[in-house]
Amino acid sequence: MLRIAIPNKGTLSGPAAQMLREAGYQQRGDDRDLICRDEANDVEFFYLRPRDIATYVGSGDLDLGITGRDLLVDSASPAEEMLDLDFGAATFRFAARPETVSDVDQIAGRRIATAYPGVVERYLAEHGTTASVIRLDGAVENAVRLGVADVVADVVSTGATLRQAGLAIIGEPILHSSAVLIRQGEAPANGQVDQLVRRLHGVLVARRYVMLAYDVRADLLDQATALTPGIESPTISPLHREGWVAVEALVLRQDVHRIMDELYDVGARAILVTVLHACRL
Ligand SMILES: Nc1ncnc2c1ncn2[C@@H]1O[C@H](COP(=O)(O)OP(=O)(O)OP(=O)(O)O)[C@@H](O)[C@H]1O
Ligand SMILES: O=P(O)(O)OC[C@H]1O[C@H](OP(=O)(O)OP(=O)(O)O)[C@H](O)[C@@H]1O
Ligand SMILES: [Mg+2]
Repeated sequence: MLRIAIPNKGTLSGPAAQMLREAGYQQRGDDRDLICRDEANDVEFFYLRPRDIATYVGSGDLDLGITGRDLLVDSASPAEEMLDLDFGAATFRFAARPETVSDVDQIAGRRIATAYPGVVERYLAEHGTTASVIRLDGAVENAVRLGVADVVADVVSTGATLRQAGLAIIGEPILHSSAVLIRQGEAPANGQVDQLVRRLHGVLVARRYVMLAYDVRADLLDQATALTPGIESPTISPLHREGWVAVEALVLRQDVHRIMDELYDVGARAILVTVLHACRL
């Protein structure tokens, strides 16, 4: 039975369970359950703190896990990223009072408060800088106000928490994070793992793409399909109406309205968009 770690609480918990449901896996019925056995798929899900997931997977005690890239880096566990799951996006950044520290060059020798000491130590080592890292559990933005630190290093999503604490971002993001599927570094090939990755990839494609269908005169087909090349190739079917064809192709959801406008200008008609529920490419 495949054993998979997923977040029991926090930002990543709901979207991770939702993605697995869309991929056809059973999820817990109650938010307090810590285990869910999906007999039909021969998978057991363990609900764990996202911060601990890389540890369980890196040690080989669990086969796979879903966690944040920043938490994976912070753990320094021998687990590796297999697939970016495209949710839980956040940047990891330095911030400080603008009148004290306003540039990354001024970080050397300062006190940096963070709940992610591994990420900060890695940054310092890569930049040949030394500073004193103060590990806190959370709400690190308060550390500057309370005199415990000069700089904070934390997850930034909207930036509202930093602004409220009178802190300004310093420099470029230390890390771009999002939810990722992880496995142990030297894990051998496994058909069940491959199947899960294919299913999750199918969910990502179904979320990113829509199916576009339209009718167009055969002599305009090349112009139209240049706008909708599809992933492999567009499907072309004859229409009963002489000289016309029907086209079907996947297009990126974010581009669909622009493509519909351009197809209309080329002469395509009956342009329809269909949402995908699942797919295997
Ligand atoms: N707005 C956000 N705040 C915190 N973490 C976020 C946010 N957006 C994405 N994440 C990601 O979620 C993961 C942290 O999840 P975790 O459950 O530890 O913290 P949390 O969502 O803040 O919950 P908690 O209430 O326990 O602090 C990290 O990978 C982080 O990058
Ligand atoms: O940029 P924002 O949209 O404001 O979000 C980022 C903030 O949210 C998280 O804090 P959380 O509420 O999880 O508290 P914590 O620090 O105790 O984890 C994170 O640690 C930042 O403080
Ligand atoms: Mg938090």
